Amino acid sequence: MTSLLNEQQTSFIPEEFSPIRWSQSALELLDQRKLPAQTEWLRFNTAPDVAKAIHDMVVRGAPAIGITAAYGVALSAIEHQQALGRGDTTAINQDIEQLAESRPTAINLMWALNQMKTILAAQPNAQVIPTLVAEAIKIHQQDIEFCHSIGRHGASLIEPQSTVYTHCNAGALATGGHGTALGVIRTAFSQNKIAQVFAGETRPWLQGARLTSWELQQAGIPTRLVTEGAAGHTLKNNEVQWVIVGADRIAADGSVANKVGTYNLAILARHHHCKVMVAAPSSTFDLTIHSGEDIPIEQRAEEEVTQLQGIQIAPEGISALNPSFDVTPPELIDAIVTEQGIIEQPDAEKIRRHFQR
Ligand SMILES: CSC[C@@H](O)[C@@H](O)C(=O)COP(=O)(O)O
Repeated sequence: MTSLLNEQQTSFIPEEFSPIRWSQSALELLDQRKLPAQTEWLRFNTAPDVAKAIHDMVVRGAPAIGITAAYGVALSAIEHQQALGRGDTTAINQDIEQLAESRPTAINLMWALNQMKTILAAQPNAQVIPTLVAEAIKIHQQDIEFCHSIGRHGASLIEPQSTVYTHCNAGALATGGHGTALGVIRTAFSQNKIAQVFAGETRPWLQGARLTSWELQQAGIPTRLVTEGAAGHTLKNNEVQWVIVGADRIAADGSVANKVGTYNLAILARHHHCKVMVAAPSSTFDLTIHSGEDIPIEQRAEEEVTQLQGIQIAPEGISALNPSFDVTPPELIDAIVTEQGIIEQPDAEKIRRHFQR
């Protein structure tokens, strides 16, 4: 089935740590639901299984979801090679739809799917398969490079001996590798600029407690985990110079959708004279959306709030609200850092100019 692929296209396993691997024409994902207790890789051969893995949080984090979806399209083309040979792309387009619906807020997902769709539309025959695989690998490889650039730009804003606070996980696990917010922290740490990181635990999926603490511990970066409720106390009683977070979607006016709780932190940061940095690749910008109000916010199952890792903690029958993201307005953000540079005090005009260069 995959004889069209050359050796370079059958596998891409990045040299540095990545939660995503393309291995012998199949997709492998590190199951992030099991971390840090277990390191288990799952193997995928079909796009619907990949869409389910994205929805179920096997893989999460906006750039990582985009990369995964791109490989999902490559898998779909491989599976439907015969139909593709007849110029029939119906099944692949249905798979793309399903991948697009797996998580609604992270625009990187739609961005990656659009890249793949354009290639498929230009060459709707079996010869497109190697091009699709090569594109997914390119998106993966490029994301790692972009994270290193984001790291360098973001670190240039950080003074030596800084204490920073991060939320959720915008690390290697949430990207192709290295991370966006954690990319900045990793790079700044390598320049001896980071004295201490506070990581918010991030209910209900505990990305801060399970993933960020794990990544930072492995990198040898001094980290203290704090509960969400302790954020105000922590910013009040410690000299924290920067809150550094990632993003799932950034509107044309600089409004940032990111893990729910980011907005709270930005308000607290302003009160405590602490700056807020958002680190994200340009694929996180949705310039078709003019303001944060238009960003779709994913609502997840109530059980994620009423239960803790499968154990009921709230009374049976209680109703819960579970928005997965919130929107921070640009006036609470001091800098947005992309692979292309820094947008200080972001607004629509500065964002427009950033991408015109
Ligand atoms: C580089 S990851 C940026 C964001 O995707 C991240 O901060 C975040 O909110 C992740 O949410 P998640 O629900 O874990 O996918």
